Amino acid sequence: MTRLSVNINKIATLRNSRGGAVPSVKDATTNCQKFGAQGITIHPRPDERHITRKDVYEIKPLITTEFNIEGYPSKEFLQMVIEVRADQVTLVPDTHYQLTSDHGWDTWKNLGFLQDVISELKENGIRTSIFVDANPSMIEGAAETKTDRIELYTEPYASLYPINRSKAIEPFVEAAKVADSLEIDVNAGHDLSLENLNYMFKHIPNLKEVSIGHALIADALYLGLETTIQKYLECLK
Ligand SMILES: CC(=O)[C@@H](O)[C@H](O)COP(=O)(O)O
Ligand SMILES: NCC(=O)COP(=O)(O)O
Repeated sequence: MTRLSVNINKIATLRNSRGGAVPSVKDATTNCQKFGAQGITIHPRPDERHITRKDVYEIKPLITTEFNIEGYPSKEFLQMVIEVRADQVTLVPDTHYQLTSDHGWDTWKNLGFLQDVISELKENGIRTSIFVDANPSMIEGAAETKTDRIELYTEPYASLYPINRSKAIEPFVEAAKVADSLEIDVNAGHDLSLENLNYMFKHIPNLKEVSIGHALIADALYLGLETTIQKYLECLK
């Protein structure tokens, strides 16, 4: 079974654009789960461009599925995710100023750092995931960190999919096989959509979870959140 974790960053983007509390991130958390989401993902960035630290603490009590928090493992980030007892933490190598996440970790260059972070998170009962490109060597490096999972960065798949879907999926099928051989579970995310999700699901049998935000929230502007979540769940059957 592949779980759908809805990333609600963009609900917070819209809310912050007017400086008030509408749309409510708390209501979105409750309703996404009511409509069938099997997890909630957030990425509290240091500049709080969307999800704020306050959101993180307010969302936690509303989680009835799984809480996946993504971010760069700074001391403040680690303290926060341990305090709120996230179910899963996805480590992302983003700098403060990136428009969005656009690459995975160099797991070999950052091996010692990642090993320490993974060990601290696991000591606190948190499942770990490392954001990586679909590169077998980086997955082998991830295995050395003893992480529970990797998250495959899927923008390269999404951008090539409309041009050549079989070429687009190839590196991800190979990456998932390498992860499986190393007994690491596989998540995926970034730019997944109603257009490309089912093809990925059908070609990666060991795909544990997809986290989807930008396209899903954009779809919901036209279809509504409940219908949209149902449509994404249909792509995972
Ligand atoms: C890690 C990843 O690929 C996305 O979840 C990323 O967190 C999206 O961040 P923005 O919503 O800030 O673009
Ligand atoms: N980890 C990917 C995620 O949470 C959402 O990415 P996107 O769907 O907003 O591109």
